[in-house]
Amino acid sequence: MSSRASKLFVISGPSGTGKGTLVASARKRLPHLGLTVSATTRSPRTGESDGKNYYFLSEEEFSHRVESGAFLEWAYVHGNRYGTLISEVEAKLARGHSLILEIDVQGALAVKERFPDAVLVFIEPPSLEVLRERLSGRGTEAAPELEQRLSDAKHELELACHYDARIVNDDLSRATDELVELIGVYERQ
Ligand SMILES: Nc1nc2c(ncn2[C@@H]2O[C@H](COP(=O)(O)OP(=O)(O)O)[C@@H](O)[C@H]2O)c(=O)[nH]1
Ligand SMILES: Nc1ncnc2c1ncn2[C@@H]1O[C@H](COP(=O)(O)OP(=O)(O)O)[C@@H](O)[C@H]1O
Repeated sequence: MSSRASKLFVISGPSGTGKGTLVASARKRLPHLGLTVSATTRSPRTGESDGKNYYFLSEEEFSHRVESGAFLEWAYVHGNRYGTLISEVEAKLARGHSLILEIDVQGALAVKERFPDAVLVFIEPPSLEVLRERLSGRGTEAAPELEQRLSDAKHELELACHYDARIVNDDLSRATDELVELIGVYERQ
């Protein structure tokens, strides 16, 4: 029998650093890991669907949920609002499995305050040049949004010192090994 504790893992990093890709790759090897679906006011990208990638809300709907106390945390990121719903975390933690929250640095610090045992993992790009290539290669943002995300990245990278662990997403398979190993170590503690 494995003795695995359920833990909260918070994954952050600049836009385009590969958080989504890396988390999906790690979850193939750790299928017990849950993933919360956040709410956001940004528009869906091609291929994204409501309730799967995000709960896509209007400004009014988002404000209503803020007022009704539905969020564990929420923040403005790259000019839009994003938030973690308490209902998502509670329902998924109740299953007794570890959970990944892919949220920004403001959200990560708020979660750590509420759950001091949460493990904060920061995903770094190999360089700002590679970050630009990945973000433009993804092709999901128009030029002004892309520049805003790259400019925000510099500030986000300065906050990596607040995290429990940092992983450079250079080679995907190597970075996946590192993330899988790290999750295993914390789950065995
Ligand atoms: N605080 C907070 N940040 C979030 C949440 N959901 C997503 N984010 C962050 O919002 C930022 C933008 O996410 P997204 O628009 O999907 O773009 P991407 O990071 O380029 O894939 C990322 O840093 C996410 O980690 C949330 O629930 N709360
Ligand atoms: N290790 C990697 N090497 C090369 N390209 C990568 C790597 N990780 C992710 N990518 C690519 O970079 C782009 C951004 O990745 P994504 O997971 O969307 O980033 P994020 O979720 O951090 O915004 C995608 O096109 C993805 O395929």
